[in-house]
Amino acid sequence: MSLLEVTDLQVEYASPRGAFKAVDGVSFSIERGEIFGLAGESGCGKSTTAYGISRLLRPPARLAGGSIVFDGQELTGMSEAAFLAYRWSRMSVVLQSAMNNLNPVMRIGNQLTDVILAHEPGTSARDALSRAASLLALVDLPAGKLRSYPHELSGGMRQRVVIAMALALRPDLIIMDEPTTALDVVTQKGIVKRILELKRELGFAVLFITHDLPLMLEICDRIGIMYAGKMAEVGRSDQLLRGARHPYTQGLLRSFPSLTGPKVRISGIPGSPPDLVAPPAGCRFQPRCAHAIAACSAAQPALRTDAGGSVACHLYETEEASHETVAASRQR
Ligand SMILES: Nc1ncnc2c1ncn2[C@@H]1O[C@H](COP(=O)(O)OP(=O)(O)OP(=O)(O)O)[C@@H](O)[C@H]1O
Repeated sequence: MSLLEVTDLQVEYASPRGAFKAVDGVSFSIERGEIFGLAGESGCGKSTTAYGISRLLRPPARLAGGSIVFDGQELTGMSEAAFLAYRWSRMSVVLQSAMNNLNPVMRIGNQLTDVILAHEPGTSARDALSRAASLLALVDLPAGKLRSYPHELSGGMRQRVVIAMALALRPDLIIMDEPTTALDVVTQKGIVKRILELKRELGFAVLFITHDLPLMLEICDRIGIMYAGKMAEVGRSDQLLRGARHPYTQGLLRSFPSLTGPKVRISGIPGSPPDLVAPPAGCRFQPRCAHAIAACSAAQPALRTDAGGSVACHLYETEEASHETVAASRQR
């Protein structure tokens, strides 16, 4: 059994132009100790998926369907009170803006001990403080920072505090949505390196969202590629690097320069994602796809799984077609 099994997740936003599904039938799973990435252009529904899983959706968003099973337990029908037992202790969240959400008038130490005491009320104040100091050490911050207020720390330090907080109750899954994006490149690298070391030490799984596809390919075990609210492809990072199958994934990969490979022209993907209030018929990527065939505007492709991963593309609906298209994509 996977740690997290998301099946046919649907999240709808109300808008003046009508309701639309920002996440429309998304399915994937995360294994224990795995780093699973979600990638795709801005607005494809990555954050909405993360918010749906961690129950952070607020109006105008609403969970419109699907199932989220965490460690064998269905979360969607669970009461808010019951879910509180999961938040922080089983599943925690680090958002891009989290470092700005620390309470500005509370010392870092008190904010960390609050998390511990709220979930483990039997803990003495002294033990909680000593655990808070160990948590800061995990993210390479000295215990002296327990007495600091958030404004006395740099952005990178504050984001480390947020990561320490997310680790406080040793969750099985940490959802990280652009955890380092607001920071400079050197600080980003340091924090990502520490997250990877901690993951190896503590064994938690990560749902990782970033726009930095090269970083994602480097650190994630598997990646789900989303397009216009749907899952286009899911595969192991090495499989996607060697031979991504969905034309959208291929386009995304061509949109980033390689630091080590030969010089190639960065071509990107012509056009832009569709209006989700009135998406195109059939495959949502079809208007931008250079390989579209008649079936693509007729019906939405289902996400099919085989040894190479999962792909939702009519080009791969027969065994034969899949071999031909993979071969063609490798030659390009
Ligand atoms: N509060 C909101 N109200 C209405 N629509 C929203 C809201 N938040 C997001 N959306 C819409 O939902 C869709 C998915 O947005 P989401 O933020 O999940 O995408 P994303 O892939 O995480 O994008 P980014 O990479 O820019 O963070 C987009 O069309 C977005 O405009």
